[in-house]
Amino acid sequence: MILYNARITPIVEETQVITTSGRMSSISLLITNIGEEVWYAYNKDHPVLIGYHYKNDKGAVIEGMRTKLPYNIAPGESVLVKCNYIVYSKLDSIDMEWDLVREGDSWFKSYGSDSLIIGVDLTKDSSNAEENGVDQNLAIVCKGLSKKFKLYSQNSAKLIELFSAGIVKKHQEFWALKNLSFEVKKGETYGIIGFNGSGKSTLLSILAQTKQHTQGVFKVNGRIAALLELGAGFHPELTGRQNVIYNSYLYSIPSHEIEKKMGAIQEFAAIGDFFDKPVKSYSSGMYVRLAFSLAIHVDPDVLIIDEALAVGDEVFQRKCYSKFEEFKALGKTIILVTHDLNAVRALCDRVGIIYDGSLIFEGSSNEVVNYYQKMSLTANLQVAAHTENESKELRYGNGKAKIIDYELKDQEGVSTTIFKSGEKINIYIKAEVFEQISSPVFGVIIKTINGIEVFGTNTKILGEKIGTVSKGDTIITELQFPNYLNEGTYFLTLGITDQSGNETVTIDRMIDVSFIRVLNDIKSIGLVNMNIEAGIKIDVQ
Ligand SMILES: Nc1ncnc2c1ncn2[C@@H]1O[C@H](COP(=O)(O)OP(=O)(O)OP(=O)(O)O)[C@@H](O)[C@H]1O
Repeated sequence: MILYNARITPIVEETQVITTSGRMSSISLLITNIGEEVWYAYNKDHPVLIGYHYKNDKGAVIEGMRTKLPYNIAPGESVLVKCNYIVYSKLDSIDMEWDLVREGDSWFKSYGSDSLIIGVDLTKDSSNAEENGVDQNLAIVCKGLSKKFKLYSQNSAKLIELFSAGIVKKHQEFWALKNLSFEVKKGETYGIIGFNGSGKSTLLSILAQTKQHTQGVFKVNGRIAALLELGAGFHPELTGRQNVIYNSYLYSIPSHEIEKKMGAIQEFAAIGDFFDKPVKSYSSGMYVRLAFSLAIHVDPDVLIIDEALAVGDEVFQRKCYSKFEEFKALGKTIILVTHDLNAVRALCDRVGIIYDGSLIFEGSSNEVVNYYQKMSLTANLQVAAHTENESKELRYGNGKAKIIDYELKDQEGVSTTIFKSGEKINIYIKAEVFEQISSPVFGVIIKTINGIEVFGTNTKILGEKIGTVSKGDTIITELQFPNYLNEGTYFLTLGITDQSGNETVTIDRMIDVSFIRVLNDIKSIGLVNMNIEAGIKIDVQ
């Protein structure tokens, strides 16, 4: 028996009995390299395989399967291997042994202390949603899903923990997902949006079973194909073609079947000769082409896409989007994580926002994207205020008066920050006076995201004289103007100035206090909506 200094841990930690009915789906194993030297899970000369076999009640081996590990792992590192081979058996239960062998060594020689035995009970079907009371119309059900990561300050801390068999704790806990519950109906395209680091990819990895959740339950009805982070699932040394075969094991597709689809996979990926070159030589775009092509050709019921399309060129993106439409028409379920809110609006039936590991808002794509845009701009403002405060004030003035309230309203007087091009914008400003001012001027400035002033006006320009105000007075001003801005996002600055002398003195100025989102039915280019009726004369001679 060859010892590879590696430890196999089943992801099913509580119990080692897995129930299924004829179909053994997705047993995940965590292989940890506990050796002092780098242990090559895959190496050109000595590829190390992980495999299983199962035996009948008389102990005879009925079937075995082996596959190469896709990664090299260093001491203390772990690699998660998901095996979802289909097991057909007339037996009520089988014992499966998992072990590590080196190619060339006898399969059966490798029984020994590194093997892990998992009892598989074939009498019940844990993947049968109906028996578990899961609505068959649902593609995905998540209840109270949470994920905890262990954070180590150094690699050695991880090793110390491993060697102490859990007695010494050297990590900090970090909950990347917190009690997440949601459902996706079959045939729905469900978008997941959220700020960087909010937990989107973690959630998708759990659904695709490449990461293990810590708490809660989830169920995916049907075969999943997932395009997760770039690099996942492909071995860099293997060619595109070999990686397709390698991945077919993970999708439970016999290699002869994937061979039949090889031509179609190659054609859709359209990466030319690179299909037969190691994927380590691929550009990120080529990588995504291959990964997407593979994912759609394994006939998934649920397709999970994590931001991956952003790396493809526009022609390929278009091809993928039309594939999405085809998938939707076939009644398949798509889960899409992206920062491209236009794609979310265009493709998704429903959308959820993940914020700091929790699902905070869910609804129709328009409703959720609008909410998210407000949320992200507000968050940006808060971040800006925080960083600005450290260097310079985001608000300044001589303090003789202060703006105590403000509101943006549409032409019907409804409070909003979203305006249509051509409609009127109303800005309400309320200020309290702390010292006498002879002639205060109230003004607004609208800027683009990168700070270009697009428009500004004030009570003086508009011919309104406020007159002298005294301590304790409250001044309310409403400025109204038509909105000729083009579609986009703008920032609003409010101010009170004293322009009675030669110089303009700032009394109170609140920079980028709110955003204005402008929508425009008629598209045009640039910052301004000229509101023209185009007259076009074309004469081709
Ligand atoms: N293996 C890990 N160990 C420790 N922390 C992790 C690990 N993987 C992810 N995290 C943390 O979990 C949180 C969620 O990460 P995740 O990648 O799911 O976010 P995301 O919403 O997909 O972000 P982005 O939009 O930037 O892709 C982050 O704080 C991240 O640092």
